[in-house]
Amino acid sequence: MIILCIFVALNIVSNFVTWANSSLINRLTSGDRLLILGITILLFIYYMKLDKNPQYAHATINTEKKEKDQNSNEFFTKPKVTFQDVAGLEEVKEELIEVIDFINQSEKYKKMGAKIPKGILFHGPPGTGKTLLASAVAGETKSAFFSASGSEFVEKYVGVGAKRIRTLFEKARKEAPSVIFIDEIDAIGAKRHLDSNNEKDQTLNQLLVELDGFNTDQTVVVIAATNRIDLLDEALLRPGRFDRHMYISNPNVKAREEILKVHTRNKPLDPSISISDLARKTHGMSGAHLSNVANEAAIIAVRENKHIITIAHFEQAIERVIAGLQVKNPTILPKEKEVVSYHEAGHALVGKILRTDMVHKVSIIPRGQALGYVIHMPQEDRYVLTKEELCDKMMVMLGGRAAEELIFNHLSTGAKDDLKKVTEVAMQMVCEYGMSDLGFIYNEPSMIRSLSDSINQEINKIIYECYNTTYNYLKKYRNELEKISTALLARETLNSSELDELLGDFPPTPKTKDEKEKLEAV
Ligand SMILES: Nc1ncnc2c1ncn2[C@@H]1O[C@H](COP(=O)(O)OP(=O)(O)OP(=O)(O)O)[C@@H](O)[C@H]1O
Ligand SMILES: [Zn+2]
Repeated sequence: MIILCIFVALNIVSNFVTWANSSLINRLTSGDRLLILGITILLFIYYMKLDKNPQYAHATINTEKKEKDQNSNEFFTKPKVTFQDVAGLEEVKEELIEVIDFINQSEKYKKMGAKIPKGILFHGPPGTGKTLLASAVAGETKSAFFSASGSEFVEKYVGVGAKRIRTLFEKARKEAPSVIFIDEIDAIGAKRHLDSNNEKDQTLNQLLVELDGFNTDQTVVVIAATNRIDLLDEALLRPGRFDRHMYISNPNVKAREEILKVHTRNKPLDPSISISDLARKTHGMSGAHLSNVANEAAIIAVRENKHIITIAHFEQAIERVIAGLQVKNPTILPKEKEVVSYHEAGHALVGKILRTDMVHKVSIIPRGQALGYVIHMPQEDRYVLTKEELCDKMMVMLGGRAAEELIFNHLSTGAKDDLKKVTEVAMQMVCEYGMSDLGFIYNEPSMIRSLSDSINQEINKIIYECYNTTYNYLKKYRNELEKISTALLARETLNSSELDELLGDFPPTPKTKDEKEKLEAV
């Protein structure tokens, strides 16, 4: 290696000298030439030293060691997080207190012949604190925390998934009390008939064997997490295995307030900031989003050289988390910008007409992959929606495409995301909520592999009906649509009060039943 380097370096130096001789020689004095040669030699020596530097060599050994350790599962942590760091989720924490007590005072339970609750399954949407809760269980009991992800057994360790499960449990028993956390359990625990894969089946079988083989003397608790409980194999959910299911939901307004408090407790906030106001403005966000918002707000404040975080920083952070990063110097043709302005105006106007969630902001500044966006701000958490409310939501989503068709009489690619969401809602209405002419049948979503013709027809029918009504609304209120689009082209962004100012008393509040019918007629 060294000989090769010397050879290459000498070659470079000699080439350089030849080149310098031929082109620059007339301009360089002999002193300059000596200097260049000296620098080249110094650089060469520096490079050779780096190659032999013990720190560099050490770094290579270290990475290898880490890989080895991971293969034999020697990694576990002793988390410092406790239930105080997990905001909201009171019912779940209450249930887990029993498990914690079992780990902390296992003797008491063993004397009574009580068996340790072996498997706990957290299920619910992403970013709601499942991993955080699992590590808090370990933190509260000072247990060793082994964390693995279902996908890594089948992706990273092909051929060794089953072996890895075995060693993971062995090590956890040795370090007991311990908590094993398996995230994305669906990657190994999906229903076996859904996608048959030998590697995955072997891993799952080994997991079942380990769960069954637990001995009550061992204080090892296994917690698994998934966003898709419906996909899991029944065998995993049977009593004695993952038999305690806990739903970890997206936070409601009260929980959002608690989570924001946790994530702002070490941050210098402007005293005028109301956390409960912020909680209302972050409807639909998960715990992970909220921690992101708090962090982004702090970063924005630092960027502006401020010593405290103000509400304006939070507003920017919320927008960034909802809509993605603002694209600097976008290259959009003026014609495209006009199309986007009508598209976004369509969403905003239909939202106003139907009095759905308040339009907080409408903008044609590109963010993330979107060329424009509308931020709606629901006033309250809703858990049950009627068929009419679902249709209203779909109409707001279809407002963009309908506006484009009305004004330009063409279809563009800009409505892809809207159509995806609309189709999802319509599909749920047909297959899950019994809101179509197909009747009250419930179709398991994972079982609908290819949609049957009748389901497809129903979905299409619902979307078309909504679309036609939306189109007619925009036709009726075309003046307002043009007003918003023109203002957007001039100002790029309109907030809710600017929108109100622009539209005046719109839509007028009907005073009589007749007036209401006239307003709603399309
Ligand atoms: N209830 C909560 N209280 C405080 N912080 C939370 C809460 N929920 C989520 N967070 C924050 O969000 C981050 C991500 O949450 P976590 O990884 O636990 O979610 P998850 O449900 O495991 O997500 P996924 O399903 O994507 O794996 C946490 O590290 C924490 O900062
Ligand atoms: Zn859209």
